[in-house]
Amino acid sequence: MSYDLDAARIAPLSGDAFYISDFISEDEEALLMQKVQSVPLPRWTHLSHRRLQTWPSALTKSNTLLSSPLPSWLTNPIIHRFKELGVFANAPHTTPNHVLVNEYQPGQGIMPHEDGAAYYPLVATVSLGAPIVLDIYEKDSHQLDAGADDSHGKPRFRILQERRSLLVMRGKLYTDFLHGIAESTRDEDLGPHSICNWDLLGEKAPYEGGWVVRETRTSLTYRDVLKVAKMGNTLKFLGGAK
Ligand SMILES: O=C(O)CCC(=O)C(=O)O
Ligand SMILES: [Fe+2]
Repeated sequence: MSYDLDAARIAPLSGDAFYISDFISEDEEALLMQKVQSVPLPRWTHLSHRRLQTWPSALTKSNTLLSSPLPSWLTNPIIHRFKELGVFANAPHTTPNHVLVNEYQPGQGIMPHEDGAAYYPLVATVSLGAPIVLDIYEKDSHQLDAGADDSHGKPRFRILQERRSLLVMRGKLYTDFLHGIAESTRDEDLGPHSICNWDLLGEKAPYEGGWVVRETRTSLTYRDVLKVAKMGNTLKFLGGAK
């Protein structure tokens, strides 16, 4: 990874996570939010605790992406900036080919999970609209601590993602840990003792009281899907031409 990204290392996460505040400008954020909101309603998948857009399309059952360009609003300026920083330089396609857009209302979240083997083990997340805390759990301790009531153990790390920031997670953090977002209306117990990227925050003042109220937060999560079928092969997938 390039020098600039090295300066953004989240030290306690030993080279597997990077955080850059102010990765996009306020104007860029506003434009992205407008684009997210202006897609036709059927583009959204409604889940019980968030809603989601999948670009350019959902993977097939065999975790294959049917090759298709990402829309330009997801490419420019974000993927151009990834290239400057070398974010996906070591990924097989050297650039992301898939983006999930997640929207969380206050009280919504995502259960601890791993993103899995369909992707090269690197995810780059741009946050829009409001801050949120991402909790990181060790896989094993999570299993040990999880009770029959489906509760989760204490997070091993907590990352505060400001609006307009970039978070990159890769390597062991991707493969050996789970990540999730609490279904909460406030993020609490904030401070240098609990937030592992505290020193890298663009602005600490809003969190120095120790908590922040949730507002609607949108994430753009960029990944490289390993298996890609070129359009020439698409008919085979659809059960058409031999
Ligand atoms: O919204 C986020 O930052 C996390 C989303 C996530 O974990 C996922 O889409 O797999
Ligand atoms: Fe995830």
